[in-house]
Amino acid sequence: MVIGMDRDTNSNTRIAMVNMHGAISIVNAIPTGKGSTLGIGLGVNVTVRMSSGQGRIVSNTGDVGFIHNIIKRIMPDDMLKHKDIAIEIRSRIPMGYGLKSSSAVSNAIALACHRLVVNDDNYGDEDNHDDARDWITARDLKVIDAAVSASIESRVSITGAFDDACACYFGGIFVTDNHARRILKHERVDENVNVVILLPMGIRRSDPMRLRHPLLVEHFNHAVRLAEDGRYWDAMILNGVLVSSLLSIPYNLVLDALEHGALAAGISGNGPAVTAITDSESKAKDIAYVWQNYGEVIRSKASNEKAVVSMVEG
Ligand SMILES: Nc1ncnc2c1ncn2[C@@H]1O[C@H](COP(=O)(O)OP(=O)(O)OP(=O)(O)O)[C@@H](O)[C@H]1O
Ligand SMILES: O=C(O)C1=C[C@@H](O)[C@@H](O)[C@H](O)C1
Repeated sequence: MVIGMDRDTNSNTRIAMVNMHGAISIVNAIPTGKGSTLGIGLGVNVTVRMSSGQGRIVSNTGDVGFIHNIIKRIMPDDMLKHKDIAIEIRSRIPMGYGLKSSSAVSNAIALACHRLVVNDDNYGDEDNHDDARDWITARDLKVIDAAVSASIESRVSITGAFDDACACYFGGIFVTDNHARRILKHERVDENVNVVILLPMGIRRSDPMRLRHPLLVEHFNHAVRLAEDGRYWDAMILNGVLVSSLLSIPYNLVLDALEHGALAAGISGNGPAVTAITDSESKAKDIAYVWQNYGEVIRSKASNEKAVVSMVEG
């Protein structure tokens, strides 16, 4: 429920809705500034309603400071002060597990607000071409930039997590330089790839700055090079060994998946989610079966789907 604002009684109300997918890590960017990610099917749906008002921003969930920070980067001040904004977030991505929930939500809020600000019926027409999924427009990057800058300023991320934001927004596989906000590589992924995710019970998140241990930075650099060479699964395995040792996430969980035939397995983001990749439905089932002893298991697929924004009738 949206608290504090009437719904749709105002004929000036305009509503934008966004579907944005989530992602998992191939290589964590915190140690080196460069990261790699893979888009998955699990996603979020965000609705933003804009009506005449006095600059109030309300949301059914989440941190209003962070949300406000995103919106102010998209909406000009003189527009915002005459509007009320109500945000409704519905997410299938578990929060606080390293599964890019914050990137998916912040991208989605930024995109919905941008759609409302631009107010152009032809908005996003370039996405309707056959090869549109491979298109990355200046508009897309502007939206991502707002979400990434807000996430640094609000201390939701350390590097801005541009790698996470790109995979959520565009789908497919990315290798990025987060500090330069530069895409180093983008490739479509085979959508038959199964992604198995474990949310392990009883494991707390450690300080992600531990990932910057000087003795292991060169090994993270090597993982980035593997990803840049297209050896994504090797990169993911190496990242998993490094992240699990630095953040004290039991490696036996990762090993279980590899022993049951995963092409790759590792830790997503700053954990504690453990992820496994396989091209076989039956191996995905085997991995899910062993992992259910350790916590909740979620099954998904790799995704190349770009975010979609649409205007909704009030
Ligand atoms: N579903 C959500 N609804 C509202 N706000 C969210 C949601 N998910 C994330 N956020 C915002 O992002 C912040 C960080 O979320 P979280 O720790 O889940 O990040 P994450 O994306 O899972 O982590 P990682 O960056 O390691 O992948 C939250 O404190 C909240 O402000
Ligand atoms: O806070 C950050 O900058 C990051 C957090 C994790 O999601 C990482 O996976 C990502 O590469 C960078």
